[in-house]
Amino acid sequence: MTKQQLFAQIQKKKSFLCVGLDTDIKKIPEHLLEKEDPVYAFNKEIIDKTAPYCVAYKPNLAFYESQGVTGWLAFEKTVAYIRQRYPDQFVIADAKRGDIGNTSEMYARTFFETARVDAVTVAPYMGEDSVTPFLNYNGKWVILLLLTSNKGSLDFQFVQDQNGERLFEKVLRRSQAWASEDQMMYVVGATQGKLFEEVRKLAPDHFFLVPGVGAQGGSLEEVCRYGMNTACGLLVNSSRSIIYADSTETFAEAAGKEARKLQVEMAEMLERFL
Ligand SMILES: O=c1ccn([C@@H]2O[C@H](COP(=O)(O)O)[C@@H](O)[C@H]2O)c(=O)[nH]1
Repeated sequence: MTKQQLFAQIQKKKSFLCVGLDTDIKKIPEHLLEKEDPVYAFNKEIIDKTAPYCVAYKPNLAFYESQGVTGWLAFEKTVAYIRQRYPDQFVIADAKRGDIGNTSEMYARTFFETARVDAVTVAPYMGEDSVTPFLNYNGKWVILLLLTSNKGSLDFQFVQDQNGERLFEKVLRRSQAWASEDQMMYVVGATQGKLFEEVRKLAPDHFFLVPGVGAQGGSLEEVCRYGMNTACGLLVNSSRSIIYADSTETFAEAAGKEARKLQVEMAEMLERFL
């Protein structure tokens, strides 16, 4: 999917919501545990009820890989289900990969050829040759971890060099030479608030994947005020607050309602800030 196609979906749906499929077998409603693949059964219902209100899905690989082969199959089936039923949705594998070149090539093959997602999250710590193998796929995206939403983001991401340049600024400046804004996005946590203004100045045209709205308490208004650009430039993720809105048989309806609430807020933000 191109940047223009993604923006077209955002305009059509008046939404830049990404639903996070962080499906924990221990948290899914009991009645689904009788199914052959409970995680997949849960995801399908969540997807059917939230698809009208979002433009992207983000399965986080930790939740699938923790279940071994069964979990990986649930992940692949979930991606295939979205592809088949909702082909306009942007699918992100939140895998946070990156390694020496030949290993990154295998990661890229895993996510872009085997699982056929649109984008994969990549850690920049190992540098350019750990990222470029993911960029050899036309129409596929790298989403580089830049300013994360957690407390630990303070440990390294703000460390300054002798010229006062902070690590996240260095990552942003250097990585923009590796790919254009048609192939690279950045993770910027919603909890970073006003810093969006600075990051947006340094990357005016890139999309940001923004986790941290919902369970982590980030402000959607602040993200939009400081982070939106003329093509929206934001994919805001929420996982737990949507998929675990209710733990009974009506879980999917409740997820749909939460997604709809966020979509309504997003429509208002697009009116105000686009
Ligand atoms: O900086 C980051 C990078 C990734 N994440 C991931 O996003 C979701 C957030 O889930 P919530 O339940 O909405 O808090 C989850 O998969 C994280 O691993 C992040 O939160 N922050």
